[in-house]
Amino acid sequence: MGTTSHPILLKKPVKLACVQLAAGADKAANLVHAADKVREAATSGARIVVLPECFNSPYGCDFFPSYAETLLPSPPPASLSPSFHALSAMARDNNIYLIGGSIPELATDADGAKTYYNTSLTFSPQGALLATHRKVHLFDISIPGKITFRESDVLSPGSAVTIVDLPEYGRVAVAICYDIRFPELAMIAARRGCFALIYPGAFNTTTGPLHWRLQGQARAMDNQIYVALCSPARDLSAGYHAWGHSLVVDPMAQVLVEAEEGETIVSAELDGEKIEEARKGIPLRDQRRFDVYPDVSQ
Ligand SMILES: NC(=O)CCC(=O)C(=O)O
Repeated sequence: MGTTSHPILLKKPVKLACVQLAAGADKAANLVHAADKVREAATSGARIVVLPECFNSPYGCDFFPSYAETLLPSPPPASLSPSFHALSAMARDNNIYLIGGSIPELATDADGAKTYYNTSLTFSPQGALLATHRKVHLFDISIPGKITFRESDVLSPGSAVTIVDLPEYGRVAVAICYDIRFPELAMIAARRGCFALIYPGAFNTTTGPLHWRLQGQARAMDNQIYVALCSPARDLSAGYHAWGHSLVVDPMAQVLVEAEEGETIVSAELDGEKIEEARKGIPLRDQRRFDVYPDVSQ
């Protein structure tokens, strides 16, 4: 089986930073603090900066409605979404692409019925909204004696794979936390030419040690592209204890950098040559047998 030539996925090297943010109950204070940390990441040379899942609130079903913001029509007035405007300013002021973690979103239909989503916004260096991802797979699990969580008690799922074009660099996919457990979504994004899979997330202290890094490495290994996972810092006074351990994995599934549990920024240089090298050495794309498994060929 011969090898085919493939397009360059990452046009030039870029530094990506994950801000493992400490957030409390005060949304306005969280936004100011996030802006400080994003500036710190940008000052260190990062041009793609990632914030965690639910970066401006505590994480938990009880908090989603009270912290939710209205994002549509876009751009929403600042009174309906202070986070939208804060994120846009962070991106513009620092001349970066900002994967704005996620926030709870409120959508109200014409009859006044309310729907909540867990939503990630990505902004350009000019502060323009590039993409919106509503978490597709809701975090509903029950591990007796350890953790029960049911996002679906409050949230509704999104229904789209989100691929964002960052014109200077190439494409990335954005998905949220539990979405990483579904390799189909990652594979579709990789097949559509993404150079990185970016997951704002908030794993917990039960599943985090078992699966967080493993999932990151698995998605990188399967797809031979970069993976970034960005968690909130752990807060033992909160009801939900985030795992932390934000990390970046390379296309050979090596962990380039990994945080501990406290507030910090981790960053890594992404290089398109590394993708090409991994794919040349192990040419999965040319060896795939969709004739044998056509039902996963989308
Ligand atoms: N916020 C989440 O989706 C948590 C996912 C998680 O902890 C897992 O084990 O999966």
